[in-house]
Amino acid sequence: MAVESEIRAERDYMDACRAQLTRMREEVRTMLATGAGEGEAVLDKYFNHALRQFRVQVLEELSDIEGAPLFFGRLDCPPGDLVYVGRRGVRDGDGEPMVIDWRAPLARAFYEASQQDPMGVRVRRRFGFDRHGVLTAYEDEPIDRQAEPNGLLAAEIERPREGPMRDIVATIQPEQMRLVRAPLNRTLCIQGAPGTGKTAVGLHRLAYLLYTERERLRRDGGVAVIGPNHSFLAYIRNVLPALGEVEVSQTTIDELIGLSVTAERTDDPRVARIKGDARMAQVVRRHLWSRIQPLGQTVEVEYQHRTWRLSPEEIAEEVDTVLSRGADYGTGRELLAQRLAYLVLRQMERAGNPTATPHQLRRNKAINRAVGRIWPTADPARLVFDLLTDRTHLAHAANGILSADEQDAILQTPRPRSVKAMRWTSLDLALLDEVAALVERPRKLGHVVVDEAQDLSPTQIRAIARRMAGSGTVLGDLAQATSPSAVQDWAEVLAHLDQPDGQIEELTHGYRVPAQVIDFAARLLPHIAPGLRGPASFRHSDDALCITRTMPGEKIAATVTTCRTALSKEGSVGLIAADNDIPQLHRALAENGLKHTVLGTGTETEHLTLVPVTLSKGLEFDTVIVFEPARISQAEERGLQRLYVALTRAVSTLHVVHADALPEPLAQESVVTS
Ligand SMILES: Nc1ncnc2c1ncn2[C@@H]1O[C@H](COP(=O)(O)OP(=O)(O)OP(=O)(O)O)[C@@H](O)[C@H]1O
Repeated sequence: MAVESEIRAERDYMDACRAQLTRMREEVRTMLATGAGEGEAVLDKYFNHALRQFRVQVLEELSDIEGAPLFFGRLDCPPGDLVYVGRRGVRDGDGEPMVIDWRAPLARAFYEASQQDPMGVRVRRRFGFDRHGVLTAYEDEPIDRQAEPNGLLAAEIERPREGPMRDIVATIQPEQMRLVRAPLNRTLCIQGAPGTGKTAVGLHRLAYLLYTERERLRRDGGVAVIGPNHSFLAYIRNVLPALGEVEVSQTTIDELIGLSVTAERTDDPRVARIKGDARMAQVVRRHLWSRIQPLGQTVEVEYQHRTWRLSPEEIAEEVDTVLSRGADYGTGRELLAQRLAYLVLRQMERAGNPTATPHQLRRNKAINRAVGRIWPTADPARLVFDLLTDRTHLAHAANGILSADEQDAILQTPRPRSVKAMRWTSLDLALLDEVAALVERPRKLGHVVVDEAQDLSPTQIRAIARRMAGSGTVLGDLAQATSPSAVQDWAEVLAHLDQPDGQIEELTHGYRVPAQVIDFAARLLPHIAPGLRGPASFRHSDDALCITRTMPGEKIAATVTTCRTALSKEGSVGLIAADNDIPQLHRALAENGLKHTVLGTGTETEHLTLVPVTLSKGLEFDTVIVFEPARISQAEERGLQRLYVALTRAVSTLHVVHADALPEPLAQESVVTS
């Protein structure tokens, strides 16, 4: 049959492309092994090193990702050109393109050609694949006609979910592609309801920017993705490598800024609101600079049996000069030491006896001792420790900035015995970073993608801003903000990022959650984010939502049964519960022989994952079972927001199991109960 022979021909072409990719890889490998193209002279060694590094990276980029087809689309462009579009470019032995990279200018037509603007395309072909990546179908779309609903897109969206996140290059939608391809020089804040593809867009945007602006981004310090926790980072870790991008650092905010300390506890909500507030930056700054003290005595510098004297007035004048320059704390300190050395040198010159060099005097003990007392070295941990645990220090630094009540709230009592004994919070780390950056500017990044940014405090956003050499892509959903110290809106985020030209965009179509489930979860929106609406869902099915009310003594058994039933079907299963309920559910699942992974405790290998609700952000499972919504909503100040996150993780089905009454907005009228 024509279709079958066509599919066979396309598979053959795929095989030919794979063979060429293997050849390309082998060529680079051989060049690496033989050092082809490398010079021999010593002077060439930096060039050789750079060339080798480059080749190693190309080799990684050319690696074949198992199960990821080399192309997913084809453009039929008259008079007779066929252009295949894939995850990376493949060339034949003569250097002719066999597949073009989805980010290449020519590939734009694959996403954008329409009846109104055919862009030289006659037919767009999309390919379908089985779960092993074997080409099994295609769908042709003549561009000169009104677009029909896209069956392969629907199939991709409906696909039962399993394992980590995958790339969406084959089916990126126009509203998403516009953001992926937005120019590098402008920061984007992308608001979007759950499942609208924010994470997907952020990652694909990074891959796109690396393709179009790789050298500039590298020169500016590279790129990074910042996510909320390691479970989330593990979930997205395969997307960029599958797109050939292996050089992207993926990190949490704590890792990005947490010098030598880690966060071991969380602040209570009132404390968090104050500590995360941008006013704390002023408090920290004042605390640091207040350490600069006049010396009040003459400094005697001995050099080769003679003594040179610097009066307190002369020294004070030098301190004022340095302060007026507005240098960093650390630079200022060095500058002061140099200026004191010059003062001595000038005295020597006046005495006609300049026996020392500026460098020698700079290292003089008396000068160093004096600088140490006037302008002490700053250890960020020590400084923030003093600020948060010593009432006098805090009062001095926060006077006129924080009220007495606010100072009381953040003062840590009893005072830990030492800096080492201090148990830091994430928000403390941002304060440490504030100090560290005043001493020495941190390393910059060419572009950052910040996911789940709705939870960041102003101080954390400032920490990111300090590392941005250029622009960023900020993703989030204000309705999912669970952190008490979080910013209020995207305009505030742009202000703290110091990106006044940044643009706020919105994604409105949902690709994850079925309409029935999103409608149920959206009942919470008037209570948690009155200005926001749920997405228009692409997914519809009548039995996507199931609510089971049980007697209190039966809810665990009912949950186990629901898990067992869900496991008999295709796709991943996530059982989401309040963090405090995880141990009892873990025991119950184990006692009933249901193999599962507890999220956050190791590698996720089982079909069933038991998810502490505080780790559920950004994740998705084919079937989600939410255990006792009321216990989730009551566990924290923004418990309803947390519940909204939990209810919007499902791709096919959401089961709610409860014995306690549902939180009021969900209880309004019964939905589907069993
Ligand atoms: N154009 C698309 N084609 C196919 N699948 C898509 C598309 N856009 C998004 N998806 C899929 O929809 C799901 C949700 O995407 P993603 O996680 O990026 O959403 P999100 O807006 O970040 O959600 P959340 O707010 O819950 O973190 C993912 O499985 C993603 O692969």
